[in-house]
Amino acid sequence: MKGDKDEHFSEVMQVKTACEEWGFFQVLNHGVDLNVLENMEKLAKDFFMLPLHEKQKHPMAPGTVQGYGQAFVFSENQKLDWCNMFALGVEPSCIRNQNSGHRVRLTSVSLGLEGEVFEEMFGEAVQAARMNYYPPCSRPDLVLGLSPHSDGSALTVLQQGKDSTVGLQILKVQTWLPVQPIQNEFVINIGDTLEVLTNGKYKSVEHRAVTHKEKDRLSIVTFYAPSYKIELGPMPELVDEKNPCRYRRYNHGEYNKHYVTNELQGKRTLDFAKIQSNTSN
Ligand SMILES: O=C(O)CCC(=O)C(=O)O
Ligand SMILES: [Fe+2]
Repeated sequence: MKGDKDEHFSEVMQVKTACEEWGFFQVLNHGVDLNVLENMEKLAKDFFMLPLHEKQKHPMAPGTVQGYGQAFVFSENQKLDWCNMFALGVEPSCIRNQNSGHRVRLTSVSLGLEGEVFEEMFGEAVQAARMNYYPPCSRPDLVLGLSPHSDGSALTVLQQGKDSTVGLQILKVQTWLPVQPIQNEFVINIGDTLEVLTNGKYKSVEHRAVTHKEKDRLSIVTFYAPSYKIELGPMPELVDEKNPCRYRRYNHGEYNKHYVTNELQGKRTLDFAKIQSNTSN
């Protein structure tokens, strides 16, 4: 029993360090059935290999990121990313949801809060999945797979396709660092919602995807976020004289709308919530 407790404590501490210093971590031995992951990957790959007219039967609806197409494109002058996307809502009962639930509980414990605090606050949590397919690109030096951005979610779970090349990069001290894919394991990152709730103690990290000259790449991304109905802002426990309130309260549905109707531009979307007198981070 003591062993279990020690293990749990060490896991919580690792999550705390990763969240404070990186905003990203990889989860090994996550317990999700590998068949489920393989099936998802196969379904996604099969979909992207369909002829264009078949894929276009499920077009991305304007002003949303749901369906097939390229999200976050708003002008003809915009430089396009080298990426095909297909996004959809996921049933709350989905097995991966349970996994995100576990991670979000660990995250709240690592902040010294009750494990269920975020889940209770989130109401009927939104779980959305996006599949990104990056075909080989003859000029990876000129074209990005996915422009720099932070995620609007609370937590994001990323699964990378089998034999994936390095594609994901995260920004750390103004340097883009590659995230080495580990087969069958998840990459988790903090999204804007957790940055706001923790009053900036945990930060959403800017990341992007690069392309490869010869190899294609698939990523399956699950965004775990609060219900669009809830109002949120920094948790009072994490605001004090030393850490004055950095973000205003807002409705998460409005934040989501703001997020999906703007270009991906680093962490610019979070300006929506920042209290302007305090924009140092
Ligand atoms: O493909 C990747 O590795 C990154 C995907 C991503 O950041 C996203 O879909 O938000
Ligand atoms: Fe992302």
